[in-house]
Amino acid sequence: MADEVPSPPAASAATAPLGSSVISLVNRLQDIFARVGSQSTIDLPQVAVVGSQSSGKSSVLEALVGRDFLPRGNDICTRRPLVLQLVQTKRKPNLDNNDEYGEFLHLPGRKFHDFSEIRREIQAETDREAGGNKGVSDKQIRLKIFSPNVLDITLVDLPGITKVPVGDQPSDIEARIRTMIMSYIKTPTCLILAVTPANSDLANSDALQMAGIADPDGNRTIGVITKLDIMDRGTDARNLLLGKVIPLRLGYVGVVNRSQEDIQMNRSIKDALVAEENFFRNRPVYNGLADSCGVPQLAKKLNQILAQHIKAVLPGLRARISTSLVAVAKEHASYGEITESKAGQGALLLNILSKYCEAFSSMLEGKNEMSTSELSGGARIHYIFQSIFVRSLEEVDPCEDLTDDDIRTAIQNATGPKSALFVPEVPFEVLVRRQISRLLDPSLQCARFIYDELIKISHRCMVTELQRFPFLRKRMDEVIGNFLREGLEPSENMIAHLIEMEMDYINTSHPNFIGGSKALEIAAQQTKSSRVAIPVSRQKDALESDKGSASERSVKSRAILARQANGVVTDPGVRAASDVEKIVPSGNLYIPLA
Ligand SMILES: Nc1nc2c(ncn2[C@@H]2O[C@H](COP(=O)(O)OP(=O)(O)OP(=O)(O)O)[C@@H](O)[C@H]2O)c(=O)[nH]1
Repeated sequence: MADEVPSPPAASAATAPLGSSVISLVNRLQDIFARVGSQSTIDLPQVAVVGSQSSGKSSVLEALVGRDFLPRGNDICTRRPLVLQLVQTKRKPNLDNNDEYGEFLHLPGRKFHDFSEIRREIQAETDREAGGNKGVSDKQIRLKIFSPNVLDITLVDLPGITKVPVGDQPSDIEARIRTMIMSYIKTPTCLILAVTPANSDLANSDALQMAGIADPDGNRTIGVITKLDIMDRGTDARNLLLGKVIPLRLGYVGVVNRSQEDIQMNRSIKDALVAEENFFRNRPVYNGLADSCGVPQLAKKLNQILAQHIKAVLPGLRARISTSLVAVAKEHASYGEITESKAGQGALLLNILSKYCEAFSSMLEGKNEMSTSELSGGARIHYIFQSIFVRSLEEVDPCEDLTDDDIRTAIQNATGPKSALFVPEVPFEVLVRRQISRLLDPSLQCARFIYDELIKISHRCMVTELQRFPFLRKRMDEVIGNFLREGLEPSENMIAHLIEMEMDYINTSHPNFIGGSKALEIAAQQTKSSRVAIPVSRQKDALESDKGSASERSVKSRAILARQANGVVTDPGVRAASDVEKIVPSGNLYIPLA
């Protein structure tokens, strides 16, 4: 190796022009997919750095970039995946710090020239998502580093595999981190940088174990051995680097990063690279392993393998992008014309709104209903009125909580010290009013069912153009929801008023009041034929078995009242029908039995 101070890795690595062009092509694709959010549909080539906690992953990444910018330490540091895109810029004659800067996807347009500020932003953004107490999240942070000293590579720094939960970490932290790592390295387009510290047993390496599962053929796994400088005295990593312990098709690279003490003493990466070079030069055991030693070699190897890898996956990638392009173009065409002018946009909006109104009315009127498996739209509203509402009214028992004793007591209270000869109106109205008020709840419930159904119709109301404008769709849902909600309140008031009106004036002159009760006819017939009145309880039973409309039931209630009242003023057991006819006033309170 040369004696002079080594440049940061990229500068010393010879990049093949073709390799560089395919990598920058993929970088451009990464940018586009990150912006349109379709990363999940097409997997682009990238390098994921995996390993157990504190194995030195972030240190390797920093050394590759040649700058201090990642949170590092003996504790858990990487708590969210960091997608790091290195972009090689043209070297200017008078190089100054302005040539190197970072940009976060979540802070577009803001250039970070101070790399310690980048570290602070990574920490802050990690805390924002994963909390400040060692929590871990799988939401990515995307960072681009522009520098003339880097190679075009996309690297993903992943949280280290940890066994024992600390801080806010859940009890299954190991399984979660493994799943997160696996989601990156399982894709065939991902190169795996499996980082293992030299001071631990390679056979126990979490990184190699996971890489073995994701890439059993070893076609895309590069082994990285860190911490060569702190191996046990008398041991070395020669056999590890030669692949004699665990063979790897793409081989191993050994590196010496800065120790925690170096970091605390602000030792620069440049100095660390010099120290690394000296380390390998001064240890004869690593002679002849120039290709497998040092960060610059790792950068070169990575770049070459990535370029080859991209060339291998490019044809398949091209086919996938073409297929997606056709599908997207088709979807785009289905949205109709793109209008730039304000007037054109207004017309388009009006068109969408009127189509929406038409679709809503069609659903209500049943023109759109194609489903044969379930009722929907207007048919469902009809069903709510005709079946659900009517049934709930029928379930209202007119005689519920109305015992013979209640009736007698009400009549006696109304007549005071006198015996009641005729059925007084006041207790009748009090009792009937109470029963009528029972109709309020099912009626209000019906209104709410109809409201829910209208909301459902508004959600199902599909206008193709609306798919293109998700914000408009959301806003329309809000406006329609508010509109329907505003309509529900007066409807409920109106229902309450109608019930109150029914309670306020008991219309005994209504034709339904005197007709329609089968039970009354039965009662009349029985009393006539036997000349013997029916005991109160039997009359009530007959009425209860006679299911009819609400008004019929109201008639029944009044009939029961009248007859029970009769039971009070005469002999409670049996009574002649002629007596009944005599005491019942016609046309006002009770039924002419004849
Ligand atoms: N002596 C020495 N120390 C190293 C080496 N590589 C890393 N370290 C130290 O090991 C500690 C952990 O390094 P990191 O780079 O933060 O490890 P990591 O794998 O990214 O850690 P997490 O992201 O928390 O999983 C730091 O204190 C580094 O200074 C090395 O080659 N030699």
